[in-house]
Amino acid sequence: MDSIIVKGGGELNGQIPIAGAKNACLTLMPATLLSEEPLTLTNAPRLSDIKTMTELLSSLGAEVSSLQGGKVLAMSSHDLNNHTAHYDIVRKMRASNLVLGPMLARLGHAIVSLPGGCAIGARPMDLHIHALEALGAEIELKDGYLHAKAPGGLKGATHELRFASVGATENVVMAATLAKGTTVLKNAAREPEIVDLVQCLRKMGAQIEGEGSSTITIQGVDRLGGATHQVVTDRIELGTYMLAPAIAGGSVECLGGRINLVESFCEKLDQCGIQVEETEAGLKVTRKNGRVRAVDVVTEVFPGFPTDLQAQMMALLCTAEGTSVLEEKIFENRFMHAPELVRMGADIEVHGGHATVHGVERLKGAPVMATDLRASVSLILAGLAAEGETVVSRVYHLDRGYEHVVRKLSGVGAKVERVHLT
Ligand SMILES: CC(=O)N[C@H]1[C@@H](OP(=O)(O)OP(=O)(O)OC[C@H]2O[C@@H](n3ccc(=O)[nH]c3=O)[C@H](O)[C@@H]2O)O[C@H](CO)[C@@H](O)[C@@H]1O
Ligand SMILES: C=C(OP(=O)(O)O)C(=O)O
Repeated sequence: MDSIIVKGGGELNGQIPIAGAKNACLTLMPATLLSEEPLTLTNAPRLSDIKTMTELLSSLGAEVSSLQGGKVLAMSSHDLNNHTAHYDIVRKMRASNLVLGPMLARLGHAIVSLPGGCAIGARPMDLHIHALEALGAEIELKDGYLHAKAPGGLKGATHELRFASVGATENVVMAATLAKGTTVLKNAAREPEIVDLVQCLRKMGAQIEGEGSSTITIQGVDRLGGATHQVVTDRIELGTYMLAPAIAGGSVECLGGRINLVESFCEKLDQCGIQVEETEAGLKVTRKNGRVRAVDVVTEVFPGFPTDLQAQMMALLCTAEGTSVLEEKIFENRFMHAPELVRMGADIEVHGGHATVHGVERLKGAPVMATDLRASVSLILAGLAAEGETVVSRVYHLDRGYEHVVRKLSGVGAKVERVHLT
């Protein structure tokens, strides 16, 4: 199993290119199931999750070709010959559930394994199910699989989500593009990845309005065509690399970054005393001498502070001057990085959905274990400024969401290497 070794200490300076968004690509790929014509995605990230989605779509009969070293995905779903998304693939990744809406809309039936819970929380599917039922689907849970059908086709309806779930919004928007009549989805999620999905669906011929607001209106059409679409910048990878100089010191320009993707996060960096500047090519982050200031952070749906940056922000706050409270409001079990950071000398108490971080002057390198994707990278970030060597094990989690992490961090002067330890 691979580990990442970080030798902390030096400042970081230079540029880091930011990839296309994992979470956008994982919803854009299943959109291919809605059409017989080809869908091509450019600026795709090179990640294991993208391979898993490729495997899943291929198992359903779609053709997915990875071109230009994986940066371009050329997909075609002319002949779908299977309507079952098997447990063996779905269990690897929550986002597999995003084939449900498109298959139901295109084929009138779908059998999709329940993705199940994962380390960060229970993550049920009730919001997806209720919303698709509102469009006329009949859904039953049998033997761990959701059996969904819409014998008379899906019909547009007005539905309000109990919570602005990203995945449920994506599933419903995709399903509604081919439903008869108008669907009005209220309390829809507003994340940039949803805006990106809608922009792609519109290129395919869908009639949708309101993306980026909490009411999305979809006028169903008979069929969708093909399109070429560029995946939006990964705001979570962006925020992660913006934290690297914030933690280690120095100045790093994140190429492709835009303020509107990370506004609430930048407000917190500003309160900590970290400077963020918009440049022609992206966002430049600079940390001057001295300790950062403590801040309180509450994770919220977009445009609030993203839960997917909470672990990385905690890594910064471990060495801040003063006490910070982080409140996690999206997932019920997303502080698993805290005990690992404590192994590095951090002073953190977790009580339910709150973590209180008393800033210490310096962290010390230690052997630590990655428990999930964002926890993994938070430990690498913490290691950048820690005294001595940090060895992060179980880094396969990292491969789900960060391409070339060692290359990107080494490129700005970090001492990071990946090793295979037996
Ligand atoms: C592939 C992808 O895009 N993943 C992102 C997506 O996950 P995902 O789409 O799974 O996140 P949701 O917005 O659906 O989940 C948010 C909360 O709603 C709950 N919930 C969700 C669905 C449901 O039917 N019932 C229910 O109770 C979840 O358990 C969680 O507590 O948005 C999350 C929140 O920004 C991010 O952390 C993930 O990185
Ligand atoms: C939680 C995440 O991903 P997923 O929804 O795919 O588990 C994430 O990207 O941080």
